[in-house]
Amino acid sequence: MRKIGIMGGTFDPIHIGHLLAAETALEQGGLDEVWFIPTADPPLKDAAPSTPAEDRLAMTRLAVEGEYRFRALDLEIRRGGTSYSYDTVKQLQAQHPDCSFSYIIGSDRINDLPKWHRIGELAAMAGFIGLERPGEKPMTDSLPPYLQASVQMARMPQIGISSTLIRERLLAGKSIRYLVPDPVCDYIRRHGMYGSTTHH
Ligand SMILES: Nc1ncnc2c1ncn2[C@@H]1O[C@H](COP(=O)(O)OP(=O)(O)OP(=O)(O)O)[C@@H](O)[C@H]1O
Ligand SMILES: O=C(O)c1ccc[n+]([C@@H]2O[C@H](COP(=O)([O-])O)[C@@H](O)[C@H]2O)c1
Repeated sequence: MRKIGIMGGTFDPIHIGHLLAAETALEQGGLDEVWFIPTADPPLKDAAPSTPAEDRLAMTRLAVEGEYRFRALDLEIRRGGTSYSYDTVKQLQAQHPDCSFSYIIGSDRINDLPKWHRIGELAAMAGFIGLERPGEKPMTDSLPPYLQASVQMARMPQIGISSTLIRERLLAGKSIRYLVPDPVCDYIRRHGMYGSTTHH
């Protein structure tokens, strides 16, 4: 069995917090690969992403290029609609019977787990690897026991970066250098995304 980590996210845009979370999960979860899957519509976010899926996918591809254990998949974007992780794992299991899957999630998402679609069935199909985010203490203790058992916490240097912060910095004309990989930074500037200008 190959062990695959699923790094799901809106990735609007992808940043180094996502990449370090994936690297940490790879190392501490003993994974063979991490597959990055940008969502179509994220299930628990208030609004659909304002950035077109093609751009979020393109930036995700740029972020993982050069790391042979990382891949970007367009499966949720192709499926369209609300991107339930249950549907994604079902689809991946059918396509890759030689692989086992773990979901990589930040602590903000761990606290939300009981609200996920068909969470009981999802937890029976895939484990979760959790990463702590600053200011977001994972409350694994308050999860139902079957979920506590399926979340494995990994330790990474905490990174106080979010996609929201990147978007806010761009809108304010501030630098995002070193917060996102250089090719992603170039893509954002080239396409004038998030209100950015072309100068660095
Ligand atoms: N800095 C970080 N450290 C650890 N995990 C993170 C970090 N940023 C995001 N994640 C995790 O990555 C996954 C995808 O996150 P998402 O694409 O929603 O990014 P975000 O930065 O939280 O976005 P936004 O600010 O737009 O809500 C989630 O499981 C989230 O918890
Ligand atoms: O399946 C669900 O109900 C569900 C609820 C919330 C989040 N998720 C997944 O968790 C990942 C991170 O979500 P988000 O909102 O932080 O981008 C992404 O892959 C979502 O599809 C999944």
